[in-house]
Order: sequence, then structure tokens, then C-alpha cells
Amino acid sequence: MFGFIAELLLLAAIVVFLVYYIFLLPPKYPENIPTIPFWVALIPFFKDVDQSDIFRQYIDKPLRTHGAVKFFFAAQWNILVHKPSYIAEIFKDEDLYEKSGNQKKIPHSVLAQFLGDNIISSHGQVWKNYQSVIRPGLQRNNFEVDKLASNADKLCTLVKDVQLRAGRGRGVPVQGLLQQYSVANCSEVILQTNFDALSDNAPINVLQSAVKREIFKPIFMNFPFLDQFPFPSRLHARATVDKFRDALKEALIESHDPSSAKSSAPWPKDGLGRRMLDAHQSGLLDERQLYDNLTVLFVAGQENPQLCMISTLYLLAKHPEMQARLYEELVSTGLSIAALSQNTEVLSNLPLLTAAILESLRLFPPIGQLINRRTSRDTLLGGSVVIPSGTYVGYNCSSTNRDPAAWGPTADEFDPSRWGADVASIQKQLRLRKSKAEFITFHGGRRACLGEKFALLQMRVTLCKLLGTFTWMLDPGWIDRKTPAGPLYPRALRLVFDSRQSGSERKAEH
Ligand code: HEM
Repeated sequence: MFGFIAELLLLAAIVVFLVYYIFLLPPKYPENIPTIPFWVALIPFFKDVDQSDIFRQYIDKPLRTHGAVKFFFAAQWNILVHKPSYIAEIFKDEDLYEKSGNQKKIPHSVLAQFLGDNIISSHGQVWKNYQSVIRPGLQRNNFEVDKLASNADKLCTLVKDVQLRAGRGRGVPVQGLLQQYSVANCSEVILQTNFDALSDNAPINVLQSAVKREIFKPIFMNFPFLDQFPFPSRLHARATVDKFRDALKEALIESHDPSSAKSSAPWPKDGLGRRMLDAHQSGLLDERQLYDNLTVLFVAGQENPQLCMISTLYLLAKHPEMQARLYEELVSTGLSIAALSQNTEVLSNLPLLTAAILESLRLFPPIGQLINRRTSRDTLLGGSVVIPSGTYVGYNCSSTNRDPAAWGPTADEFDPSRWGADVASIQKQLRLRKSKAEFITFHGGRRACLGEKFALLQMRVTLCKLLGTFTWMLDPGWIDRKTPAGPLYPRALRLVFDSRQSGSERKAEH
């Protein structure tokens, strides 16, 4: 009996070994690009790392030298592309490089349950249908800038309070505050809902943090097939994402019900929330599609701007001279900060402000790495890289955005002047860099981000208020490290804020 069990265990061990061996073996094609060893993806499990260090050490050189590599991620082999001309080719052929999001790639995962089938990850006619509903709501010309400015005022008050409590010269954590702020902007201005996110302990902020903890667990991001098993922690994760979806759904319905105390009427013409509810009523979106899209719009609409704010505050903290120049630019308009923060036209025509935001988005794209396109047939990328049908293809955004061949030897440096000195040349350069896929922060081609316009407006208003109210620097005790995996940004950033007024008062005192 003992011998039989031992044999069975040995057999099981051989099967597991064989399966793993095959699983971890890189695909034969393409032959002319290198393979990043599979264990590189596993380093964050064993060590507390800065993902940009790992990238520099193991991925950067082969990726840049060959323009693409074979790369193990999310428990499968993919082609990770760096070369801008390859990426431009991918963006151009939507039918060959089909969007294939989590609902197709890992349908059993918590992530797929959370975001479902939505405008970002769908393909073909379904995507066109979603676009017809969503695009006009996201690209309207009349975003309520007064609401953004008033939320930015509240943010400044929160920052002041936290800094006061921490004590002069002591660093304060900024991520939580920026999360509250971007949730408020996204829910109120994009979706016409209200979660009272800027008040203390708003339930949405607690839920949002709980969902993020579950979704970004590295072990399940790298091995999503583990979600097939009913681990108690994953059942809890599923319940948490459902609760979050229900909260969004309830808020959307209540805020669009004129008889509800939580109604956000009057609604703007073309408001996205109304459009989505109408599309459901007319049968254009079924119930599942309505709430999948609502969830993804909420996530994309507040998470990406939030990360952009963190990275921009970080870069400006490292460049106090740039803070001073930006402040001078605001003052040079002759408008008060209060008036300027609500004047979309003047704000959009400030060259340094525009260039600083673009430069931050270039160096720290909120979506650092994206692998969600699948080849629908065999192909030859760039005329030389053989990619078999059914292969997942993606890119590392910050690597391409920092390509020295495109941006020169200072590609890794924060230098807003590289974008141009006036708004017309900055816009021209932006269009050119996007068309050559040298700046891919907002993706590209027909699937380019639909929220770019809103995101840039929000960044302008936010920086106008923050720069008009404070100067800031890095907390000297904060360790300068980026996140270990997932979205790339400075980890648990702590800043020391100083009120501009008290700064000038201090000068007067001397
Ligand atoms: C700094 C802010 C932002 C950045 C860097 C950003 C970046 C991106 C990227 C990289 C994609 C492609 C995603 C993929 O293929 O998986 C995308 C798509 C998209 N984004 Fe954004 N985004 C930002 C803000 C927003 C905002 C505020 C919204 C508003 C809800 C939004 C809505 C969308 C939508 C709807 C798509 C899908 C477009 C399509 O496929 O038709 N984004 N964005």
C-alpha cells in the first residue's frame, strides 16, 4: 500500500513538473527577439522592489536593442514591444491586433468579474456600440470647470489641515487625499453622481481602497488561474467588487431620479450618466453592459488622473525652480488664482503648464504596461518579427515614452521645454509624437483614450490651485521608490507643503 502511494506521488510530481516545464518554456516564434527569463516576473513576490529598478536591470537593454522581447506575464508568454514604429503598426491594424481584455483572457478572474465586458477591452461591433453611447459624454465641450475648481479648493483645505496636524516641516501622505479628490471630480463631472468623496470617511473611499487591495495582489495578477479556486480570500475579493459595483449602480440611479434627495439635476446636455441610462432604457445596452461600462469608466476616470497627479507633484517637488516658473506663468495672466482656475481658455493657453503636464505623463504614464491585444492571424511585425495567431502583444509605455532614439540622450530627464515654447508648437509636437507612437500614454489609433481632454483640463485646474496656494518639497524622510508592480508611480509619496502666503509673509518679516 505504502509503495503504491509513493508511486502515485512520484507520478503526480512528474506530471506537475512537465506541465510547469511546458508552461514556462518560451514559445518558439518569434526567433529573432530575446526572451526575458520567466522568473523576472516573479521577483516582486520574493523581494520588496522598485519596478523601475527591475526593468532597468533585466528588461530595458534587450527590449531596446531588439525593439521587442518574449515576456512572461499573467501566467503566459507575450510579446512586449518597445520600438515606436512597431507600436504605430499595432495601433493602425485594429482587426489584426484585436483588443482582448480580461473578460476574454482570464474570464474566471476577480478582475474580469469586476470590469466585465467594457468599452476599453471589447472589440468590433460591440465596441462601436459602446462608443456611440460613451464618446459624446466624454468629449463634450462644457465640462463643469466651476465644480472642478471648487473641489480643488476643498483639496487645498484638506492639504492645509493635514499639514497643520502633522506639524510644520513634517511630510504628509498625499495619495489618499488625491484619491478622494479624483473620485469627487470623476463622479460629479463625468458621471453626474455624488459620493461626497471629499468628506471624511465617505463610504466610497473605503470601498475603493478595499477593491484596489484585492485587484492588485501581485500573486493573482501574475497567476490569474488561481482565481479558479474558491480560496476564502478570493471569495471575499469577489464580494468586495460586487459591493463596489452595487454602490456605483445605486449612485447612478439615485442621482438621475428627479424625485430622489440625491438627484444631481439639472443634468448637463450630453452628460454621460444620463446617456448611459437612456441607452439601457432604449435597449442599446443590456443591464450587464451598463454596469460593466459604468465600473470601467469610474475606474479609468479617477484612477489614471489620480496617478498622474501623484507623479506630477513628485516631479515638481524635485524641481522647485519649475514650481516657481509655473507660478510666475499663472501670475502673468493678470487673473486671480480663483478666476484663472475657472477660465478654461486661458488655462489651456499656458505653454509651461501644458508642457509640464505632458512631460510628467511622458515620464510616468499611469498605465505603465499594457498587454491586451491578441493577433487574429499569423503576422510579421515590422516586416521581421514573426508573430503567430493568438499571441498576446503589448508594450511598456514608459520605456517607449523614454526612447532615446526618439527623445534624445536626455529622454529620462524631466524637461518640459522639450515640448516647445508656445501652445501651438506644443500641440503640433503632441500630435506628431502620438502619430509616430513616441508618446503612447493615452494609447493610440482608433482606440486612443476618450478621457484625455477631461484629464488635461482637470490637471490644469488642480495645478493652478495647488501652485497658487502652496510650495511643496519631498519629505526628507521619504524613501524615493516606485511601486513594486502594477501601475508605476512614486510609492506612498509624502510631501511637505508650505503655504505661499506664509512664505511671503516670512520674507516680509526678514
Ligand atoms: C491621465 C489620465 C489618463 C490616462 C493616462 C489614460 C490612458 C488610457 C489608456 C492607456 C487607454 C487604453 C487602455 C487599454 O487599452 O487598456 C485608455 C482608454 C480609455 N480611456 Fe483613458 N486615460 C486617462 C484618463 C481617462 C479618463 C478621465 C477617462 C474618463 C472616463 C478615460 C476613459 C477612457 C476610455 C473610455 C478608454 C477606451 C477608449 C476606446 O477603446 O474606445 N480615460 N486611456
